[in-house]
Amino acid sequence: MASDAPQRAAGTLRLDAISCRFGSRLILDTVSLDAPSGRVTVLLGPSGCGKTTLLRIAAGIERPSAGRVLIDGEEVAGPSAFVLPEHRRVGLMFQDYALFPHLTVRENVAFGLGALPRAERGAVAARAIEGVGLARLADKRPGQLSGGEQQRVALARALAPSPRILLMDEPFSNLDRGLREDVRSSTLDVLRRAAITTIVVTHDPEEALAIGDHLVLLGEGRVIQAGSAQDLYARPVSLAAARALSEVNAVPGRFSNGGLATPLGTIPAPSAAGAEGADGWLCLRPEVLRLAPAGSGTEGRIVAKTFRGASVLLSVAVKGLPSPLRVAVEGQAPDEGETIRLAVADGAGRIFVQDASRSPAAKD
Ligand SMILES: Nc1ncnc2c1ncn2[C@@H]1O[C@H](COP(=O)(O)OP(=O)(O)OP(=O)(O)O)[C@@H](O)[C@H]1O
Repeated sequence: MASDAPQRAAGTLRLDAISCRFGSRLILDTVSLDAPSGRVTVLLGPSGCGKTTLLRIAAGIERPSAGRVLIDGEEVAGPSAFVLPEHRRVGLMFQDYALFPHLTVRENVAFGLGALPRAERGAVAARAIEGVGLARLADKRPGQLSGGEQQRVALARALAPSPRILLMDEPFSNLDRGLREDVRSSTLDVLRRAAITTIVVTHDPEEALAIGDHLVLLGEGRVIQAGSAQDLYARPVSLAAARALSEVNAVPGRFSNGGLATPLGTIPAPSAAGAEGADGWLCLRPEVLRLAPAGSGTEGRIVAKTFRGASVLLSVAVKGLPSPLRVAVEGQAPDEGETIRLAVADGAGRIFVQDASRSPAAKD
């Protein structure tokens, strides 16, 4: 399995202005992305936004209506070429693993090695199986393995032919919550060792942040934002982008005199955050809202209280805000119906975005 990968450069994948129509529906609208070589790129977006379709286009299972796919600089789909999936040197791993139940682990992994001389297949499959730590289970059938082990067989099978690019569609979604994190981190170990250019599709923001070197946020068939996980978390381009990565409280306001004037007071904002007089949002991740001592902060009333184990989640109604703020409190928390005071702490969880649709120029 990809044992020779560290010696040669990892593959490159470029999607250039890909559009895809099914009948009259535009599913993908001029989507472009460059997957960094040897790294993990995550396609994140809600169900139905076109992630799987994009992956299928990269693999060659689906043809784009417009745009080009380039692997190692060669056009494999586009106006001048269409290379069949089996000739793209792309590995695919499906959500349900698609293992053959009647074949052993060894036979499943060797299945995709038809291009190799028969004598080599066994050794290459054995290396791939060893690479995912399953050597002792090589003669078992999928039905005799746990979900996590089956996932590793699928990974070994996808990597065995030493593809240039690995495409994974929701590779962890079939696993129990408890198992998912372990399998995720062992998968990442294998991918890093193989140094293979990988694209992973997920709808789970926590997973995207945990595994992605590069994140591409998709919404309704378009790229909303692309960058590192840290970038997207700290500097979302819109309220939708902020919400795609984690829960946020969205507080409306207007940029004025170096700050955003909101019902929680005027919060100092960097000058690039929004033009003077423009409408915007203060996006607050729950960790930056705190209970404040009497005489400081903004008054609010607790309208709901949910126990979450290590913390308590309070829903706090604040005058001037259309919906309650959600505030995570550790330790002793006040009760429903009580009046409290809230403060906005400094920190990365405090984000400003200008909102063109709410700015005065965009109104009637
Ligand atoms: N072959 C097809 N013919 C017609 N419509 C299709 C076809 N394949 C996908 N679609 C539609 O395209 C849209 C995007 O589907 P896609 O599977 O790419 O989304 P997704 O983001 O991967 O969603 P999920 O996370 O639910 O898998 C959906 O509305 C889907 O019904």
